[in-house]
Amino acid sequence: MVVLAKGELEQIALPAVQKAAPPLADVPEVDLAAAASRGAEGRAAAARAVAAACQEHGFFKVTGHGVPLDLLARVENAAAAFFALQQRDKESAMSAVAPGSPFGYASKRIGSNGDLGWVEYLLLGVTAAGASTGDHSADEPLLPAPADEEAVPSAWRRCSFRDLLNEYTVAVRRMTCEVLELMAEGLGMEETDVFARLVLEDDSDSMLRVNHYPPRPELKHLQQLHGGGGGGGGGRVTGFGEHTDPQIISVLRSNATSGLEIALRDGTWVSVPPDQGSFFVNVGDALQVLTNGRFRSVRHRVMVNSVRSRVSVIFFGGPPPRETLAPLPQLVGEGGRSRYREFTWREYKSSAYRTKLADNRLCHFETTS
Ligand SMILES: C=C1C[C@]23C[C@@]1(O)CC[C@H]2[C@@]12CC[C@H](O)[C@@](C)(C(=O)O1)[C@H]2[C@@H]3C(=O)O
Ligand SMILES: O=C(O)CCC(=O)C(=O)O
Ligand SMILES: [Fe+2]
Repeated sequence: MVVLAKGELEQIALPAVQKAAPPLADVPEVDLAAAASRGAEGRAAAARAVAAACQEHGFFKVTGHGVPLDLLARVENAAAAFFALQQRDKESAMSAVAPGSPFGYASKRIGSNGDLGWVEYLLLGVTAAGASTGDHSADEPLLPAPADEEAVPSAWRRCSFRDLLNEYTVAVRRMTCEVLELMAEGLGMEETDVFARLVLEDDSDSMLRVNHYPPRPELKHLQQLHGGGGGGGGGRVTGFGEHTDPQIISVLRSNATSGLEIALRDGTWVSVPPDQGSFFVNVGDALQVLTNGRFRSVRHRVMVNSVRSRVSVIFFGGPPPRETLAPLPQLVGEGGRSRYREFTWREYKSSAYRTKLADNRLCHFETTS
């Protein structure tokens, strides 16, 4: 591990983007509860809307999701309490709970290929039962007792973060599979569990990530200097640099702080107004492959807010490492061209984890016409 002297990391220039992105005017939205209550017609309409959003943006919002709002609030409070701990407590707690790269707690370094962002995070593997792994001894608390009890926020003392994340993962994975079924229906697939079953397999390679983007108050001053309100001026710091997610699907929930931006088909960036009661879905690289490019793996990034912290939790639904991925024959069509060669998820992951965040990870798997 590279150890930097105190303050040294702060001096490393973070990749900043200068122009503020305008908000995405019509975020595509699907209401799962409404779809379920309106019979076959309602469901078919929701499936069509989901497929259209995945084709156009690779991104949409889910409402009526059935995940209790109080669970979302409890996870958010516990995450905020965890990130408020002393640096050494966060590091030692997570090295005990989630040992080994890429899992555990980290700050500013994203992946192991030199990417930096104004973010600290937890990355946990997800087991077959839908629970976040790392709990080698089920009775052990997630975190060891912090050095200074008084410094620990009371919200943190009252709950077990690990249990909460497990409860959250189970609920979100269930909802993710409903969404994956709608995607398959929207594509006209006969087997509507063709995507969901991959995420439900015993050895599915799914993950949970909890990100915290502390505010950068000095940005406010810079933004005012360059035209005010953060509109078009300088003073933007990258929290999480632009990238696509490798997995099948990512399901994100954040607090009410802005920051998430997505790239549209023409490459322009738009910001996504936060909505703490809803989830946002990203199509990942693996789903772009399975759909032969019909669904778009969305490029996205997070910009840091000047006054408020952003806390986000993302469930990444991935297939088992042994799974062979290739465009589904029904989506290639007779005489059609398969845009990607066949590969295993293990092969893709090991190639992807050698790349930098912003790299195009799918180009190595494209077929030449
Ligand atoms: C720079 C990197 C971080 C990442 C692994 C990679 O080499 C390229 C993909 C990155 C990403 C993006 C989505 C998820 O946050 C993530 C956990 C994943 O599966 O792929 C991260 C990886 C990471 O943070 O380790
Ligand atoms: O934190 C966020 O809002 C998004 C982060 C992200 O894209 C990721 O962790 O892959
Ligand atoms: Fe992402």
